[in-house]
Amino acid sequence: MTGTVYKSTGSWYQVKSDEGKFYQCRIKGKFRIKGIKSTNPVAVGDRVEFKLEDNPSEEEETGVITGIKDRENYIIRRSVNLSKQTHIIASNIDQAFLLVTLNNPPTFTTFIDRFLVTAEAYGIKAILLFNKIDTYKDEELDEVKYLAAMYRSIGYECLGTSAKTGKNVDKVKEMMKDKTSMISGHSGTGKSTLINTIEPKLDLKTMHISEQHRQGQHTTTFAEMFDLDFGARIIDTPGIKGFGVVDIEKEELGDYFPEFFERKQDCKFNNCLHLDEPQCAVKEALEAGEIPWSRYKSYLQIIKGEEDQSYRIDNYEQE
Ligand SMILES: Nc1nc2c(ncn2[C@@H]2O[C@H](COP(=O)(O)OP(=O)(O)OP(=O)(O)O)[C@@H](O)[C@H]2O)c(=O)[nH]1
Ligand SMILES: [Zn+2]
Repeated sequence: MTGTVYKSTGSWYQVKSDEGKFYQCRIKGKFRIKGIKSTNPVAVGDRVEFKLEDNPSEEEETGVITGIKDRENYIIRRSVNLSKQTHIIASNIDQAFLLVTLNNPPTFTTFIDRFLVTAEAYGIKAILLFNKIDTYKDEELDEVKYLAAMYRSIGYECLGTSAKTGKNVDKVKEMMKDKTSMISGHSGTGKSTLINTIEPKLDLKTMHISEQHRQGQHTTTFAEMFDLDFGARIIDTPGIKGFGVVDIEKEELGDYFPEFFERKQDCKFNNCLHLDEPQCAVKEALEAGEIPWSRYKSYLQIIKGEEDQSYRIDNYEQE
């Protein structure tokens, strides 16, 4: 049978067959995939082949995963104790929404750009949701419009939303239909509120708390996939605000800024890093106002290996 992995808790995998039935499945023996040094051979989102076990005595039908199909993409986390190994958080993700708020909490463009770069590197479509639009005054609305226009000009879809009043939530649902989505953003930007507005019965926050309560404090939280009523799937990655880590070589970083990439062929040197090289098409476009300075600033920050301070911003004022 063929199915999709919805949850993994280490030794058991919850697999939903293409016919729509859930089975608890295991992996037998040494199940390793060539080329990937991962602590978990099977991840949430994986398309797998499995066969049912003969265990008439047991009430629940269980299965054994016999194969895994090629992944369209996957996001990883470095394993804590085994330095060379990685942990695959989830796979086959169609799109990732980033919730952006201007000041409660602040989401800086450097954070947005890092998110977009990572999405490009992983091969995942990224969409920006400017949330809490109901709280903005004219000036802030202008800033949202400016940012949205800028990111749209690069090719990213942007939408102003209010998880609270429901504004444009129907559009978000439309975008999510028949797809597997992730929802990211700083703490307090409204991820849980948005999900609750979309599907009230799926109360992720309470689910996480009860799970923690059951398992105790020091547990690894696992990614999990959920079906939504209107034919969409979301992958919830508790405790992971962004995308996990990805190592990007200096030489390839510019390729993940689409507006840099499209100009790269006009740089004098084909290995141009767009720093101090002469006749750099990216810097020329920057001077001409065709590339926003904020994007170049993010590029410099990443290429110099600087930590993004805005990653640490996890505080916001409660109303
Ligand atoms: N006015 C307004 N408030 C919102 C909106 N979305 C969320 N909030 C409020 O912002 C606060 C944080 O929202 P959450 O949904 O808990 O944010 P979160 O991103 O899930 O936060 P973490 O669980 O910490 O990652 C809550 O008080 C929400 O009621 C919105 O669109 N408009
Ligand atoms: Zn260049």
